[in-house]
Amino acid sequence: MPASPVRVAVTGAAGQIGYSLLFRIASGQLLGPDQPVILQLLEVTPALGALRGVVMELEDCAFPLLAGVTTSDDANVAFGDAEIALLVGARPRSKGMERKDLLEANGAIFTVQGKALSDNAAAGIRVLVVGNPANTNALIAQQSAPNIPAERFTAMTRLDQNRAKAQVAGKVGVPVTEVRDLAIWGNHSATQYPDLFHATVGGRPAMDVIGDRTWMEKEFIPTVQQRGAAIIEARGASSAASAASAAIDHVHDWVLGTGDGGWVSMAVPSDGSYGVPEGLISSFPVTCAGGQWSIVQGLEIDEFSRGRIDASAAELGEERAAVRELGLIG
Ligand SMILES: NC(=O)c1ccc[n+]([C@@H]2O[C@H](COP(=O)([O-])OP(=O)(O)OC[C@H]3O[C@@H](n4cnc5c(N)ncnc54)[C@H](O)[C@@H]3O)[C@@H](O)[C@H]2O)c1
Ligand SMILES: O=C(O)C[C@H](O)C(=O)O
Repeated sequence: MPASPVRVAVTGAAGQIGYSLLFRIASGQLLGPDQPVILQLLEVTPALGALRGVVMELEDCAFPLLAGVTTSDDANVAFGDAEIALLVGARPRSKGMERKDLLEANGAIFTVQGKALSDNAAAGIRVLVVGNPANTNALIAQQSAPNIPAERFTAMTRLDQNRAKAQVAGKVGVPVTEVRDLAIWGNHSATQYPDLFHATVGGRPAMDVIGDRTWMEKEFIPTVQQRGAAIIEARGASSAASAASAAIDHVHDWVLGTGDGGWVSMAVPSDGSYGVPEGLISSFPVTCAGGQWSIVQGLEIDEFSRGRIDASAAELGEERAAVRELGLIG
């Protein structure tokens, strides 16, 4: 018997990321080739016309797994019985803006959507926040959703992980599949720390294979930290297809498990692991099984890594204080 469809809510569905994401969800890349889905799309009222066009295109793909599509400008409707919510809708930063500038502009969206999820989503709801500043927006939504377990709110750093893997694979000339256990720590921002000390390339310690600490410090880390800005500079718009691809990876692995694929990076509520203050939604290396994530424990953190993890956690603490000041969380 075919599985019953899973309701997947997507906000900002008529935006750039939405335009890549929806087609990949509907084709089975999010939840696997045997799982039908119903897309529940949320947009602001003025974008509903454009969203109608996207829905027409979804219909025109005749995806066998797409069991239905709904659209709404009301979060209470769009999140009804949803089991997965991808919170993409938010204003992207433009040239010269830092993510912090978006806190006030986008934060308010996530109080409303957190409450709407809490009131309307299915009991098993899992939430990925993509809209920036993603970590702190996830915190705002979580704090506005008293009926949803805190650990169901996550933010996306998988794009950073994928970028970091590609940089390493390019540097040493191996396929990306050879690069494993590459963790992103902290905030999805310029303070994030892509950690090569625990990564492997072809089963060997990545730093031994790379053999170039200066490259790691002076090129690799800044390139990954600044990749979003570099894409905005080059494209005149923020990353979209790669962001959608990372969102697919994040939810796929969370729901279906990481198996023997090694660690992945997810921003999840800290339990105090590795000295990251409890409650901050910070990126860690995690593994997933049975629909649950767990932070990889017992890693040795040297002084270099310690300083970078602490700096990114400090930035997340400042963002939390700022949204508290704005009255967006208690
Ligand atoms: N975490 C990451 O790695 C990552 C990567 C890339 C982009 N982003 C972020 O994702 C967000 C979306 O990017 P984009 O390029 O798709 O932007 P976009 O401007 O093309 O699309 C955003 C869409 O969200 C809609 N929207 C705005 N407020 C909304 C609300 N309250 N409810 C529902 N929809 C709403 C807009 O109408 C628009 O269609 C931005 O915040 C961007 O910075 C995050
Ligand atoms: O950097 C941005 O503002 C967009 C996005 O978060 C990215 O990393 O590409």
